Amino acid sequence: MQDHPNNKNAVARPVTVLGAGAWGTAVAIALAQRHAVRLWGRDTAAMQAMAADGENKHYLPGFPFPAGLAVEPDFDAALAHAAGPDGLLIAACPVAGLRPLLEQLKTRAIGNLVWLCKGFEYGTGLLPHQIVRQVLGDTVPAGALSGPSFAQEVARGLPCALTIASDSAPLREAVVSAVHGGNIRVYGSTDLVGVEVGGAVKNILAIATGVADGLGLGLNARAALITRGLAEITRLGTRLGGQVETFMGLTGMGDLILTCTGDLSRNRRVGLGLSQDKPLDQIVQELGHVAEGVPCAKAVRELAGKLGVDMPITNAVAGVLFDGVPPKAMVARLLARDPRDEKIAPASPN
Ligand SMILES: NC(=O)C1=CN([C@@H]2O[C@H](COP(=O)(O)OP(=O)(O)OC[C@H]3O[C@@H](n4cnc5c(N)ncnc54)[C@H](O)[C@@H]3O)[C@@H](O)[C@H]2O)C=CC1
Ligand SMILES: O=C(CO)COP(=O)(O)O
Repeated sequence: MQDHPNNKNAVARPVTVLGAGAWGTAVAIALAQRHAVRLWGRDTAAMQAMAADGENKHYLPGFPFPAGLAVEPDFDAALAHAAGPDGLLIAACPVAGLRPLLEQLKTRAIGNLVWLCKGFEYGTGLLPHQIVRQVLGDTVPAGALSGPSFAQEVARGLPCALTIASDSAPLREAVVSAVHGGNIRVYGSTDLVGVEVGGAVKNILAIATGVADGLGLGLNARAALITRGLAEITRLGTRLGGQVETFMGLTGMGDLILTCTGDLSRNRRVGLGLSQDKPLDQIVQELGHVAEGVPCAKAVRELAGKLGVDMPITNAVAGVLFDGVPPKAMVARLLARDPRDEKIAPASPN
């Protein structure tokens, strides 16, 4: 174990990461500098290949595993590693995989549970913390770790700042003590709704910005989309009970700026592909990773429609993704909307 610079409360903990995509692997690599980490993924053959290669060649190539990181293809053994009260269990799957994963955890001992996924569940319109409560109840200390954080940069050890959102003060303290330090800063929040709405909706707005940039609409248009996108996040988020200040923070504005402007973003790359009139299936296949903004656009369009929350950019993105609206027509429709005051958060359309 190395020292824990910048974290006087650091405690070495057994950590298990469930989900071996780009983000789960990057988090496992980063935490393995200070903790004994087990990395599990649902594809046993892929996990065996990862163990042999000492690297996740499919989802995060070029980042050899450090000594503190062990691949664990066996689910029970992976859970047992972090089952004690000091243990940290990190669910690193996409939103679509969270409920099935939690179902597998229902009868198991869990010390502390953290999830990393960003989105609303399609079909139910639930946020991840609501899925966790539905499946596991309130008995497990649990929270969402979110914020502007491209996997490749975290795996390289570059600086980043994250937020742990949870109702449980001991959980927040456990995550800060485990993750804060060195080049990672971790802030605490009790606003689970605000943190999760920001992380979910920014992915849809990154698709919109990718479309605009791909069409060559310029930096003014990009800034306008990001700013009015933040208004959409805030409008939906406050309607669901989130706090305005959360949307101005790391998991709101911070992650929105990163994902809309950084070419490492998969969601932004979906938008760039759409701007070239590529079919969505082809874009997703070429990407080889999840782009949460795609299912999320459908989920948020439905949810906002039910709640009467005005989300024109989200609706425009969903129109391109699912209704065959050409990207140029999407932009024309947005520009053709009636003028209005620059309000951020009226909860209903006006
Ligand atoms: N990559 C990044 O930089 C960051 C990603 N996230 C979030 O973390 C979550 C996971 O993203 P990545 O690991 O980057 O995705 P990825 O596409 O690199 O990997 C996805 C992983 O989940 C598995 N998977 C795919 N569909 C699944 C399903 N329906 N059920 C269970 N497992 C499934 C795949 O086998 C793979 O191991 C997403 O919600 C993403 O928004 C959050 C912060 C940063
Ligand atoms: O959430 C992310 C960065 O914070 C990753 O965004 P993408 O899924 O668009 O790559």
